Amino acid sequence: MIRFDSVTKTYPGQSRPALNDIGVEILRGEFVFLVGASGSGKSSFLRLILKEEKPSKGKIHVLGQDLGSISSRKVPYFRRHLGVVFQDFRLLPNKNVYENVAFTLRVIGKSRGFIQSAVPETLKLVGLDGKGKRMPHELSGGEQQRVAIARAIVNKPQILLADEPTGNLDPVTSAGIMTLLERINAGGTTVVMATHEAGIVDEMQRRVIELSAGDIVRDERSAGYGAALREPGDDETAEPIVAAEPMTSAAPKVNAEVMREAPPLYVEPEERDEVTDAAAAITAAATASVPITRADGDDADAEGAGRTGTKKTATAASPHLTLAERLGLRAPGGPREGDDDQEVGPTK
Ligand SMILES: Nc1ncnc2c1ncn2[C@@H]1O[C@H](COP(=O)(O)OP(=O)(O)OP(=O)(O)O)[C@@H](O)[C@H]1O
Repeated sequence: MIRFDSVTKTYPGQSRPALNDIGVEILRGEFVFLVGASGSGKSSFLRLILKEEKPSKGKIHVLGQDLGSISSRKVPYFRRHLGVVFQDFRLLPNKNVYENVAFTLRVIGKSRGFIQSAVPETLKLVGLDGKGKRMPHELSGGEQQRVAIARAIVNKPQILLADEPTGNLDPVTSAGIMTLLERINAGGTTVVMATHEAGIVDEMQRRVIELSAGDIVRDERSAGYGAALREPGDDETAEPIVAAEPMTSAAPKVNAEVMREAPPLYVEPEERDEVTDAAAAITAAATASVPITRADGDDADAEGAGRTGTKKTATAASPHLTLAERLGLRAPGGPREGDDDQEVGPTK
């Protein structure tokens, strides 16, 4: 799905390469964390996949295509298969939520009918049902990131690239975003996420590719953040994202067994679709169920805690449920007809 063959990237005017003779393959459906110190090459890695940058040496294949052979004219078509999410959301400030998500579809010439069904469905999937008319500044940080994710997945990309998607969010809101990315991945979309969040990586135990000064120094199937990357005293900090209860209560630990058991979430929605209704409800519940106490003692919902720099503490943990239970994936009556159809990230 994504293959780097001896890829070196040296930016103009730099003596040291940002990526140095990288060879790696990411398979369809994987969830991969890219970790490494600041400047180790994570964003460069993602930009190369997007063909925003060209390798100085080596070859990159994405979705079976040699990126070196895609002409500039065809790059926008290639990018339709990729969704991208950034740390700073990058929403259009003068457009409402609906228009932010519809915008790309309009640009690529999707029909009005397609847009009118795809946008509300996607907003529902990310837990923003009914918020289409809000302007970005009227949303919490977590909600803004959900809009950005909706925009990234509305055209059903096969690959979702996320560069520090939780970097501006507090731990509980981050957990809600990770639950959403997990579900998108469970629907078949390959996810590659660059992050500094040790807690998230430790909690999710997915494939970890660690970069150090442009070299891959670790590539493990199911791993944590890595001792070498932790700042001194990290383990003792007051608000570690994985510190068991807050992270666990907002986004239950997802292990391979749970993921295997979970049927694809992104079935084609119907007018009243139990699975998508449950998904939207649980998306909200994944964060909102954890009461947050503001420094001044008021309760606030978890999404409201998403604004950068807001100091909040998660309290009471909800009873432990499996991910499948929390996502409403164990619908009465077993698997639904059509569950093989994935709305996001076709793997066919
Ligand atoms: N456009 C550019 N021009 C010149 N040098 C660049 C450019 N972009 C990145 N670099 C350099 O390439 C190296 C890798 O940067 P990159 O942004 O890929 O690292 P990163 O791991 O994503 O860092 P961070 O975690 O801080 O985002 C750094 O030394 C950086 O200064």
